[in-house]
Amino acid sequence: MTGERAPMLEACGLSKRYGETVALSNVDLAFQPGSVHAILGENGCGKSTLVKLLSGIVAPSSGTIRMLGRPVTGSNPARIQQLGLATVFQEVLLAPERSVADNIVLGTGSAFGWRAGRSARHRIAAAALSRVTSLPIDLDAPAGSLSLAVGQLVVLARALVRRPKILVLDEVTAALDLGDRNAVFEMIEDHARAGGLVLFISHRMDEVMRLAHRVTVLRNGQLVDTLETASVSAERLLQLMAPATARELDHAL
Ligand SMILES: Nc1ncnc2c1ncn2[C@@H]1O[C@H](COP(=O)(O)OP(=O)(O)OP(=O)(O)O)[C@@H](O)[C@H]1O
Repeated sequence: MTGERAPMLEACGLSKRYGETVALSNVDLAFQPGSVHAILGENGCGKSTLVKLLSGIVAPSSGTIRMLGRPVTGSNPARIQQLGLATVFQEVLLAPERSVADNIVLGTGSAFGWRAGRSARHRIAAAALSRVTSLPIDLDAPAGSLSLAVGQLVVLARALVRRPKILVLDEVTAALDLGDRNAVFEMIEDHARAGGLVLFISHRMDEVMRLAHRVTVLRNGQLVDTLETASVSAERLLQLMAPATARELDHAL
């Protein structure tokens, strides 16, 4: 990652309430181009809420979001996607009757070949898949017949086919074996090297320490800190995520 540039994505005073529950409270964040930025926190700290807000899936109760220099607060997911942000969730959502190739190009419009012939669709799908796996995947197989891991790779390929500038990956490695996990890590590193932004949500500290340039810790819906990964230990991050648990662990050792 090079020095500070204009942020690719920015949240300012972002809050989300669900009735009495404050899922996210007054969060300020700036995500730099050419970087992998991890979001860490215990269950219920607000990670998914942040992802949903940035992706346009839910609207904030207050605060603003800017993407690539434009205000996008309240924009719907289709608009956010069109502007260059793709989100991949842990849940694998595919059209089960459609082929792998169709699922990858689905909804991309004529520019990427949805209206193109079968061989063009295959070429596009194969190129996207090759960025996340070296497994030979049958492009004609119905998506409903895929294992969870292969389904996750297909969903990742579907995000890449749109050539997003910003990739938001929410716990996408959970179902993957080591080989595919490494291929996905390479794709993430390539994306950042090419000047893109990857927002990486994972509860796996080893992945965060390996991949992320910066890490933001959330606790109880609040931003605790944003740190350079190179200058912070996993132990310190654990302490920031859950001070009580870290103290208990310390006593137990
Ligand atoms: N639709 C909703 N309605 C009511 N409360 C919600 C809703 N979505 C999230 N919450 C609450 O907001 C808080 C933050 O939830 P969120 O899912 O963002 O956390 P998280 O860090 O992603 O957790 P996990 O790792 O378990 O997915 C939690 O207390 C959760 O119960």
